[in-house]
Amino acid sequence: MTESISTSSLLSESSTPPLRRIAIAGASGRMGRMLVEAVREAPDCRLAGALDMAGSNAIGADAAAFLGFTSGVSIVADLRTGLKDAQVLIDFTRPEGTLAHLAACRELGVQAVIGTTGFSDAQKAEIAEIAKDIAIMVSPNMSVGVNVTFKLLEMAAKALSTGYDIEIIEAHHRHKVDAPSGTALKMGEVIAGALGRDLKDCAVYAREGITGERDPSTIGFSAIRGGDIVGDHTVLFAGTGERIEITHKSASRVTYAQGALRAVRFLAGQKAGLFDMFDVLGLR
Ligand SMILES: NC(=O)C1=CN([C@@H]2O[C@H](COP(=O)(O)OP(=O)(O)OC[C@H]3O[C@@H](n4cnc5c(N)ncnc54)[C@H](OP(=O)(O)O)[C@@H]3O)[C@@H](O)[C@H]2O)C=CC1
Ligand SMILES: O=C(O)C1=N[C@H](C(=O)O)C[C@H](O)C1
Repeated sequence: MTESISTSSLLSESSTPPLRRIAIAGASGRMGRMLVEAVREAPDCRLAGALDMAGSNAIGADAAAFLGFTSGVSIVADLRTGLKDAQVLIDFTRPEGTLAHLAACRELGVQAVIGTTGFSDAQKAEIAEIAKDIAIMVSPNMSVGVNVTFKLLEMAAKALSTGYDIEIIEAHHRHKVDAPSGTALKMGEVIAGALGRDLKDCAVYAREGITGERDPSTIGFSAIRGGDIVGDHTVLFAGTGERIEITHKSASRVTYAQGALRAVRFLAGQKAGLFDMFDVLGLR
């Protein structure tokens, strides 16, 4: 009898995923709000903190007020207050904000899932340094579809390595502040890597005036900004007599938020280190 009770209690404990206490930076932003909603709906996650910039109208408001709910978590500007109850921070803000948040995460032993784009090389090196002390997952795009697209591009670039001009075209909403998108740059890195090139040496980010003929070794980028486009990316392999286009289109930010929660669950087993969505999705 005793044995059977303890067995069933062990079973129910092991089948319940551990609760993850999550803080969200940029809580009133487009992704921040999407994440507040996703955390609210995930049975294994709990909102444990919400951050925004000092001076933001959102400071002091309940993080879920925009949904018509009360979460009991107020949006604060003070990093220590916002992180004190959290195991992991999800950050979709701006590079300078993310770096400040990561410094606090390192101090407090809080893990981080970073979706922010637009980091400089120096800022990326800083993140790698911090990841020696805490577990960090950083990815310019957390949708499963985009990460599978990276893999397709690797294969396509290898198979189309000569005779095809490569152009990356992305389109985003009018509020986006960085260009090309982090995803487009990552696509360029994946393709350049597959071709044995360094993107720094072969990227062409703008064309105007008398540009001369296209250099076949280059990878061109074009960025469109307008309206409420969530995020479209096309890689064009233009040959003679044919062209191949690999396109991903996001119709909702939900996929990014769900990807971020997958990353949160993945990090639960990690002590320190720098990871990306290939690690989270088992695509490496
Ligand atoms: N990896 C991925 O899958 C995705 C990445 N992104 C990236 O996420 C980032 C945010 O995108 P989005 O939500 O659309 O942007 P928003 O502008 O809607 O939200 C950004 C949030 O961060 C806050 N913020 C701005 N600057 C700072 C700072 N220096 N320190 C702290 N907080 C700051 C803003 O506050 P305030 O409003 O007061 O300025 C706002 O709450 C971008 O870099 C974007 O490219 C977006 C979607 C998917
Ligand atoms: O700013 C956005 O919106 C997006 N940013 C990311 C990027 O820069 O690649 C991801 C997605 O495209 C949406």
